Amino acid sequence: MSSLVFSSSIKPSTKNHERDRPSKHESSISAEKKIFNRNLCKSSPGFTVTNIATTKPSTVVPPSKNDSKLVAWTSVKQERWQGELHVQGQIPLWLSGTYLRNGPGLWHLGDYNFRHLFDGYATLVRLHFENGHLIMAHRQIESEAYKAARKNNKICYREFSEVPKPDNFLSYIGDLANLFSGASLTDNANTGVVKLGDGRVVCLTETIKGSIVVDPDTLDTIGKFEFSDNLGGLIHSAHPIVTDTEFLTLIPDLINPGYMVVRMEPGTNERKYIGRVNCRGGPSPGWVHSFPVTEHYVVVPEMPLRYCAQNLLKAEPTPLYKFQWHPESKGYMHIMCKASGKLVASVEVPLYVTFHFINAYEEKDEDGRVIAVIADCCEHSADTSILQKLRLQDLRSSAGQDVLPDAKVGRFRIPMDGSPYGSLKAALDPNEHGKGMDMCSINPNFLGKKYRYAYACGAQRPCNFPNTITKIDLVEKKAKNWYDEGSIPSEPFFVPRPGATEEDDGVVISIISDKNGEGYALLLDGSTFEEIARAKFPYGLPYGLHGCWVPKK
Ligand SMILES: CC(=O)/C=C/C=C(C)/C=C/C1=C(C)CCCC1(C)C
Ligand SMILES: CC(/C=C/C=O)=C\C=C\C=O
Ligand SMILES: [Fe+2]
Repeated sequence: MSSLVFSSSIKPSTKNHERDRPSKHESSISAEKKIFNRNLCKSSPGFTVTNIATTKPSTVVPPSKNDSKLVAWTSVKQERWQGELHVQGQIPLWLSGTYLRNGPGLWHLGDYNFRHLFDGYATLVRLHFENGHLIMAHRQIESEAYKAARKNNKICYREFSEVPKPDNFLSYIGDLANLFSGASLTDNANTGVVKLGDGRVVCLTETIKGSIVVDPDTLDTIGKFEFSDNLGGLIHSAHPIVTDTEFLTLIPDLINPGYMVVRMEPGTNERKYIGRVNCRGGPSPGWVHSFPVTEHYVVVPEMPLRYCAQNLLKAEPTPLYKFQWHPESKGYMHIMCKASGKLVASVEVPLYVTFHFINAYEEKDEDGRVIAVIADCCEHSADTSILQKLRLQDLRSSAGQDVLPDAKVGRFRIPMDGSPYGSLKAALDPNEHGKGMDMCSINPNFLGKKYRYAYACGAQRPCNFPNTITKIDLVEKKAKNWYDEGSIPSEPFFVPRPGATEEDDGVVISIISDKNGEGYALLLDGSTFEEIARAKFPYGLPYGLHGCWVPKK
């Protein structure tokens, strides 16, 4: 039982995990197990995981033909687990290090069920690769929001869509004050995880206070990542650009609509101001879940889906949560010089909706002058309904129905000659990837540079959520798709082979939830896109969002 441990007060719903326990190899990983077991001796949480799949839908939905046991949209079964997995196929020996994936994996408190995918308390998954072996672990991140929710059996902070119920009017007034000071905002770091240039590993969400340092070996929550500067702000992009030499992010200004562009050096906690972009339209800045960079520029998107102060104050979720769609305000793309902080281009572009930018690069003329910036994103047809499609009840009840709105690889071309307009076009025929597109990654060595390949989730219809792993070739304008009926793969994450000269020489890691309720880690060859290995988990895990790679020290 050494590699399969239940924490004392979280009750697994069945004993099947024991039956499914993977075979163990006593190997170089025993030291890891010791560390893990030592940590288990610490205090354990005082709440019980109940089955949320029994809740009745609040809206009438057509009966689904689907008899799937998929667990992607149900809470993680237990607080934590660690063990070595049995590997089918061959993990390349060069793949040495740790893949971490973060996501909102716990969507209920006692009898109370969260409604939106983005509300769940953060679940961190670890895949440690060494000498062809694979150790998996998962663990909840101990944010203040999570600890308070466990202690009080109710939500205590403002999550993506949920707001704590005011006990009475006076406490509500207090709550408003807390909203403006940021005290009532969540620190539930459930969106992504990054490795800073100095080696620290930080879990992130969109609230600045939700930046939490974790130990990539034990998954221990170490503590808050405190920014030591006076730049302020309550929210930032969920996807900073992180390299070995810098951390770049955008801080939206909700009072004087605009964005501050900031940079932090490895080894420091101090963000330094690079420049500011003022919004050109709307009452507030557009949502900046992510943004891209080129070698010399920061691309600042101003999406017509904008933060909304009134919706922030509402106790019940609105159709667009904390946002509002302002087509009359138009959409823009701004280009800032990273070295000087100067705005070098600002263009109106067609309306767009995106969570994730894929990459960007500079287009040059024959004399080497930059004539345009190309920025690619997963674009949801300027249709905000994608946010509603990520409601848990919809995800659970509409599996197998063709309700996923169309998406494409949206390619912006932002001219640098002072023209007022930029263009947005599909980079390849969206039918190549079933008109579904999100959760992208690239070879990190091509960040900000002209690139050819992107990895993402596409669609094999009918479906209600992206269900393929797709390799996009932006030169041939073709896609290769991995698909397993009824399965939901998480973001394909590309790890380049050390010393590789080809852009797609590496592996793609994804975590799959299958229709039998099981789950496994999947490795595809980046070049052929053939499966090279898979390793089954003791039980399926909830869907997760974004990951990072921590190479072996
Ligand atoms: C999981 C994911 O992709 C996004 C999470 C976003 C969150 C938690 C956003 C939280 C927010 C608040 C709690 C109040 C302020 C606005 C906003 C940043 C949307
Ligand atoms: C999972 C997702 C969109 C899927 C739709 O096609 C978006 C996730 C956003 C946050 O990271
Ligand atoms: Fe994201």
